[in-house]
This record gives sequence, structure tokens and C-alpha cells, in this order.
Amino acid sequence: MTATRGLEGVVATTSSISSIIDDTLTYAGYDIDDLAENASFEEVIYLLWHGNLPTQAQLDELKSQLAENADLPKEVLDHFKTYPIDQVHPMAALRSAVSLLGLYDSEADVMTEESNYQKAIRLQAKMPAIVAAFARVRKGLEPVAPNKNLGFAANFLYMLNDKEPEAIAVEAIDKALVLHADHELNASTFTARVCVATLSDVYSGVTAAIGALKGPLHGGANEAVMKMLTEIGTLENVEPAIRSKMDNKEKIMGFGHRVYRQGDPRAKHLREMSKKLTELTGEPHWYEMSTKIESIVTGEKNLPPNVDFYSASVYHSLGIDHDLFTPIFAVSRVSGWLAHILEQYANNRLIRPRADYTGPGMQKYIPVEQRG
Ligand SMILES: CC(=O)SCCNC(=O)CCNC(=O)[C@H](O)C(C)(C)COP(=O)(O)OP(=O)(O)OC[C@H]1O[C@@H](n2cnc3c(N)ncnc32)[C@H](O)[C@@H]1OP(=O)(O)O
Ligand SMILES: O=C([O-])CC(=O)C(=O)O
Repeated sequence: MTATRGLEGVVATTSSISSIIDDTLTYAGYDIDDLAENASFEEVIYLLWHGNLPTQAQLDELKSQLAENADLPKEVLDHFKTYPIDQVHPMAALRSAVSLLGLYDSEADVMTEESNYQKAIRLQAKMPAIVAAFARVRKGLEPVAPNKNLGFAANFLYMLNDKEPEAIAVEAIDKALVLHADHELNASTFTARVCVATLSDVYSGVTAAIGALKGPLHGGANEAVMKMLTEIGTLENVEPAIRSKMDNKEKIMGFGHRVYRQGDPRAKHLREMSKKLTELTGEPHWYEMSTKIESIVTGEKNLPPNVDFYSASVYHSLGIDHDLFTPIFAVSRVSGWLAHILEQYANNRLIRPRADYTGPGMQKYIPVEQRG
């Protein structure tokens, strides 16, 4: 048996949800560029869960189901107040809250297709409420109840800031949600599938996936990008800072990808949005620094930016706390996780690969008193 490090190139499942072929990303056959320009996040949720775009009636129904299920149980809100707020990362709070939601769902372990679909709606609906409520509670503010008249992206910003968002902010978040929704067998989606392939429940699958997304080699990179930009601070500092990182063989966050070679097709949409928003906020230096970093890293190491790179300056321009960047990724990606969880249940087989053993050869047990 020979191990493939990091399972690179290993095809671990069939899936009809999304594909990456020759650096082109599609959701159920729709090019991400087409969806980013034209689709709303709610349409994308429907597409990932059903394999086709909704009719107006189907879309209206999904929107009303998401709005109806957006409230959080009081127990989850109260739980936040018991956390050691100063040391809790919002991704850890999100992971805990999703696990806790499972405790209050009387259908958590009901494994019918219909019940799992209903849980998918409940979880998708509640994720933005969790992120927004935790962000407020940790600042000593009261959570804001969802506004059932707002769309998904607008409602998230409303619950976060307690005011109706501007159209440009809604447009930016909606597009970011569309771009992050699914990505074939990335690490967090694979985690979700491995978990539920044991026939564990939907809440366990999503909780596990949040844990995997949190790491800086995956979803956590967007927060790390903003940390890097903040540390570099000015356009003049970019060149020496990035060269010194490259000389020290440090990873430049937001660059590189396991699958894409020529570039991540999602990055250009976020780059464009970053340019627009940083101009509007009067802070174009975030965009200028980012493009300068891109020209050095891509020019010299042939590493193009991934989805996380420009999302950092986009979210920063919307006034969002930097440690909420990865939770926003999760608010979107949960749609993909749920699609994959439902697909896994529909054609399940336990996921159990092998390991190429490299430890000691056969040993004989020696009683503790005889060991030297
Ligand atoms: C949503 C997402 O998850 S997108 C990815 C988000 N993650 C990041 O942005 C973190 C930075 N990037 C990385 O760490 C990697 O590119 C990953 C994790 C995305 C992909 O990792 P892998 O496919 O395992 O690539 P691996 O780490 O083996 O890199 C291959 C080579 O490129 C280099 N490399 C890859 N990414 C980077 C980077 N961001 N900065 C500098 N060098 C890099 C590696 O050092 C390695 O060089 P070597 O062959 O000389 O040792
Ligand atoms: O596919 C990957 O490995 C990481 C990624 O870009 C994503 O999850 O969006």
C-alpha cells in the first residue's frame, strides 16, 4: 500500500453537486461566472439541493421557509452569555452553537429523507442568526431578531448591525455567498461526508465541517489575509514585507490551491468588488496593497490568489469584524455541506480508507516493572 500525501488527486466519491474541470467551477452545470453575475444566494441554495434552478414559486417557498426558520432557540442565545467571551473565536462559538441546536431539535436523529431536508432548511436559516447574535452578545449588545421581510443576505447584515443595510452591502454579501457556496470535495465538505457516512446525524456532519473550515489552510485564510494586510499597513511596505516572507519560505495567505493551477475563477469577482468597495469607503489602499501582493506572488512564484484573498478587503470594507470573515464563509458553505450530506445519505457507503503503517515492527509486551 502506498499513501498519497494529502489524498492529492484521489477521487473519493461521485457527486453531481459541483465540479472543477480545467479550472472551471460549476454548480450543477452552471458556470460560477454566470451565477456570480446573475443568481441570488437563495437560488444557489435551491440549485445545490435540487440540481436545478427554482421556478418563481419554488424560490418563494424556499425564501419563506428560510425566513420562518431564522429564529434561534432561547437556549442557544443564553448559552453565548456563558462563554469566556475574550478567548472564544466566533468559529468556535458557531461550532458549539450548531452542536447545541441539535440538542433542541426533536428530529435530530430521524433519518428519513424528508426529515433531513427539513433539518437542512432549519440549519441554513439559523446559521446567519448564530453568527450575528454571537457577534453582538460578545460586545454586550442584545441579539437582533430576524426581519422576515428581508432576503437572506440583507437579513444577515440587519441582524449583525441592527439597521437595514445599504443596497451595495447587500449586493456584496449576496455575491460573496454565491461564490463560497460549494466547491467539490474540499476539506470541510469531505469532513462532513465522512462524518455522516457513518449514518451520524446532520448536526454532527455540519459541526465537524465547521471545525475543518476553521483552519488557516482552508476557510480561516480570509481572516489571516486581513491580519497580513493590517501588519503590512502601507503600499510602500508591501514589497519588502512580501519578499521577506517569500525568502523565509512563509506561506502567503490567500494564495495557492490544491486543485486550481491557472487561478481560482472566484477571485476575480471578489477583486472587482474589493476595488469598488474600497473606493467607496475612501480606503483604496487595501485594494492597492492586495493587487501589489498579487503581482509579486503570482509573478514570482506562479501562485494565483484564491477565493480567500480579496474577500478579506471586501468584508473589511463592509465594516465587518475580521474574526467574522470565516463564519461568513460558513454561512454560505453550509449550503454545500448540506447538499453533500443529503447526497451522501442518498447513496451511502462508509468512508474508510487505509493507512500505510510506518511505525515499529512487531513488539513483545514487557510488564512495566521489567521495562528499562
Ligand atoms: C477556501 C480555501 O480553502 S482556499 C485555500 C486557502 N488557504 C490559503 O490561502 C493558505 C495558503 N495556501 C496554502 O497553504 C496552500 O496553497 C494550500 C493549503 C491552499 C494548498 O496546499 P497544497 O496543495 O498541499 O500545496 P503545497 O502546500 O504542497 O504547496 C506546493 C508548493 O507551493 C508552495 N506554496 C503553496 N501555497 C503557498 C503560499 N500560499 N505561499 C507560499 N508558497 C506556497 C509550497 O510551499 C510548496 O512549495 P515547495 O514545493 O517548494 O515545497
Ligand atoms: O477546494 C478547496 O480545496 C478549497 C476551496 O477553495 C474551497 O473550499 O472553496
